[in-house]
Amino acid sequence: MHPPGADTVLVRHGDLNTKSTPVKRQMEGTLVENVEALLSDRSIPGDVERRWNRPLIHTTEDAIEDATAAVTDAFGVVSASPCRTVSTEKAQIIEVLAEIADACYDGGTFAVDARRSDKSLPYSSDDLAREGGTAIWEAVEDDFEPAVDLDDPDLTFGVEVRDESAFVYLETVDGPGGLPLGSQERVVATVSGGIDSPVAAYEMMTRGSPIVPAYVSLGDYGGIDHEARAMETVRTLSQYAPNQEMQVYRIPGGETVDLLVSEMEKGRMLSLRRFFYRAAEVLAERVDAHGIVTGEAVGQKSSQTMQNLAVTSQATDLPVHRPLLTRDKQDIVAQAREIGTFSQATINAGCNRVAPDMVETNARLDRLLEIEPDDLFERAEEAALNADLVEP
Ligand SMILES: Nc1ncnc2c1ncn2[C@@H]1O[C@H](COP(=O)(O)OP(=O)(O)OP(=O)(O)O)[C@@H](O)[C@H]1O
Repeated sequence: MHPPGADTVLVRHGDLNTKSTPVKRQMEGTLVENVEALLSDRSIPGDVERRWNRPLIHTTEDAIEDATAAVTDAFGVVSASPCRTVSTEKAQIIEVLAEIADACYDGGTFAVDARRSDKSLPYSSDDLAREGGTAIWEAVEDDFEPAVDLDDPDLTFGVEVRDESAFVYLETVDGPGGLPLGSQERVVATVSGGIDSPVAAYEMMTRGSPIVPAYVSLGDYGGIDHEARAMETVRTLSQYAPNQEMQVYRIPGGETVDLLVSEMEKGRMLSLRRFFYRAAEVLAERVDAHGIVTGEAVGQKSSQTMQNLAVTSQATDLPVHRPLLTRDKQDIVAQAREIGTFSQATINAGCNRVAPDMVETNARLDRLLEIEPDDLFERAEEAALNADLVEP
């Protein structure tokens, strides 16, 4: 809920504050560009003002909720509040708090959460909270029985006094946190379109790394639905990053999958992963990326035991990043729903159909090398060089 007359979104970031001043300045610039791109992509009117510590979006009251939703999709944003802007004079702030209470308070407990960045102001945060609370109480006591609860209020009146303005708000919407997208190096994200890999790619994006999506087509074991699902999830991810290239590298893997299925039983899935990683490494060189991302989590599948992860990781010299490594499936599913990649993730195709009856859980590299095709890596390298770029 926004206060009447709200026309500004106050944006808060977090991890940027761990940076030196020049790095933080640069990252704030990247954040502002990303927010501008999100607003423009969603046709939301608004000008982004680059302010130290608290970027602002100036918009209209009609667009304020959409602007808040858009900015809380930007990586690096910890939270945002749709605000009414007031002068820093205490009397003005208190008057506006009473006015907002009159319009928005609907019974229940309330609190005032007041902060000020300028310690030279002639009043303290406590003064604002106390006097603001009294004004709110007086504004509503004829119609309600107000009560103050500082620990768990039904409604919080937020006030932040910063530079020449004060911002009054009723809601703080969480963003993904992390760092602005584009502030770190690129990584190749292997996406199957299943539940896990899009969440893993998203997690890397929260740390500022743009992703280069790579999908390995599995021939008859994948099929049109499998590929369509992968494309759909990348399309969803690209909505969080409208100013980044997000075309998918489609790596042909059908013939290799057929070969692995006909020649290998145990260990087949590990060799397939090794094919993925080696292909991803070659692609990474092509696109100047510096790591490979997968949706693997310890023990979630037989190919994801610690021993198996160690063996598959040796297919590449690049680091294999597994942001979901320690996450529970339930938690990953909940996140997939939240970011919008889940609904497209429910068809039965892909690696599940390649899996043999007898799975390997304790792989050893020397034993696997004896049974996997000698030319596995040449195949991966050739496939990566033959990858085509597909609009998701
Ligand atoms: N066809 C594919 N193309 C590209 N990457 C893939 C493909 N299949 C799997 N991967 C990558 O390998 C990882 C492990 O795949 P696997 O199917 O074993 O696990 P998963 O946990 O079910 O992952 P997902 O839910 O993403 O399919 C995936 O998370 C993804 O990063």
